[in-house]
Formats: sequence, structure tokens, C-alpha cells
Amino acid sequence: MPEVPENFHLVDGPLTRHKLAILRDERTPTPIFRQAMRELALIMVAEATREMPTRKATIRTPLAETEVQEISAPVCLVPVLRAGIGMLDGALALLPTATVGFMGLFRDEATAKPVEYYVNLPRDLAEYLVLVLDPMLATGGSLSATLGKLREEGARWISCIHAVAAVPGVERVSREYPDVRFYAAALDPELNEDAFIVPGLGDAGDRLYGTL
Ligand SMILES: O=P(O)(O)OC[C@H]1O[C@H](OP(=O)(O)OP(=O)(O)O)[C@H](O)[C@@H]1O
Ligand SMILES: O=c1cc[nH]c(=O)[nH]1
Ligand SMILES: [Mg+2]
Repeated sequence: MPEVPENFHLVDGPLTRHKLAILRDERTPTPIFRQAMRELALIMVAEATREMPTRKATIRTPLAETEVQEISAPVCLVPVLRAGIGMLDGALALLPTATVGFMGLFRDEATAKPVEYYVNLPRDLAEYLVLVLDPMLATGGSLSATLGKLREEGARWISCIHAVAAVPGVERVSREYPDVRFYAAALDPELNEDAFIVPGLGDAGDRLYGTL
């Protein structure tokens, strides 16, 4: 395992490994791939919420008054289109009251640089705990652009959730955004000449939506 930055968290266990095995397998058909991505998102989101700030509240159970803890701010989920949508349903299963913002980017095939085509974020982003959803972190270009936009819009507390991250991308975004937390179920060593993650799982958007 390469040395990882402090703000990168590998979410590793039998269940994430099992889901990843399904996602990585080139024989996995689209509906099963989509289901495994949703399930992996559930696990990853549960892990990322562990660092969310909480506040005390007093409530009554049917028996007595007691002190409880609540997540202290509203949550905004930001899937990076298209592939991030594959994690949205799983995230909403755990955080059903979350607001959803959208970041539309695709990588130019020739340059691997992100091209922005749609942004729709809530006003007052500073008020939210922001969870970015994108299955793949390759060169880090798309995530860097996303984080730049979120900061511009005022976001302060941000965590990012990925299925597979590659070392070059993790090094880039963790250096550029040391106060953001990054979670992935796998950390893959390298990119190929087309900037695809190796071994990776291929093009996550194409595999989710059958556009191979
Ligand atoms: O770290 P990077 O090198 O920027 O690569 C990662 C990006 O590439 C993929 O999106 P893609 O451009 O394939 O768009 P899609 O989701 O619409 O398929 C992926 O979902 C990330 O957003
Ligand atoms: O390996 C990769 C790299 C970028 N985007 C993907 O979907 N897969
Ligand atoms: Mg794609």
C-alpha cells in the first residue's frame, strides 16, 4: 500500500471488498453494477458520516427525558454527473432529508481535463455539511474543479465519497484541499495512457447507464 495522506480514508472490509469485486468484474451486467454501486454508496456514506459534527438535544422517550445527539447542520449531497448519480440513491436512503445539488462535468477525451456543463447548487452552501459523490477519482481534475466551485459558493465542511481512487488523483486533491476528507473503497496505483484507473473498473458512467 502506498503512503496515504492523512485526509484520505480507505474504507476497507469484507463488505466493501465484496461489492468492489462485483463492480470491477467486466462480466457484471449493468443492472447488477448499478445495484452494487448503490450498496457500496450506503456503506461509504455511513462511514463518512462518522466525522460529521453533532450537537446535543433534549427529547422525551415514552419513559423519560434524555439527552441525544443530532447531526448539527443540514446535509447537501452533490453527485458529480453522470456517474455520481449512481451513488445518490444509496446516500439518500441514509440521509433522506438531504438537499441535493448537481455538478455536471465530463472529461474531454483528448485532454482528460474536466468540462463543466451544468451546475445547480443550493444557496447558502456554507450552512450545509457537503458530501460529494463520484465513483471515480482518477487524475483528480474533475474533483478539483468540483471542490473549487463548492468553495466559491461558500461550502466549508466537505467530504468526498468514491468507489475507486487512484494515487495521482488522491495526491493532487489532498494537497490542494487539506481540510477536505476523501473516502474510497479502493486505492489503485496508477492511470493508463488514457488517464483511466488501472485496474479500476472501467468507465463508471458507461457501466451504470449501458452506454458502452
Ligand atoms: O479524476 P478525473 O481524471 O477527472 O476522472 C474522474 C471523472 O471521470 C468520470 O466522469 P466522466 O468524465 O467519465 O463523465 P461521466 O460520469 O458522464 O461518464 C468520473 O465519474 C469522474 O467524474
Ligand atoms: O478509470 C476511470 C477514470 C475516469 N473515469 C472513469 O469512469 N473511470
Ligand atoms: Mg464516464
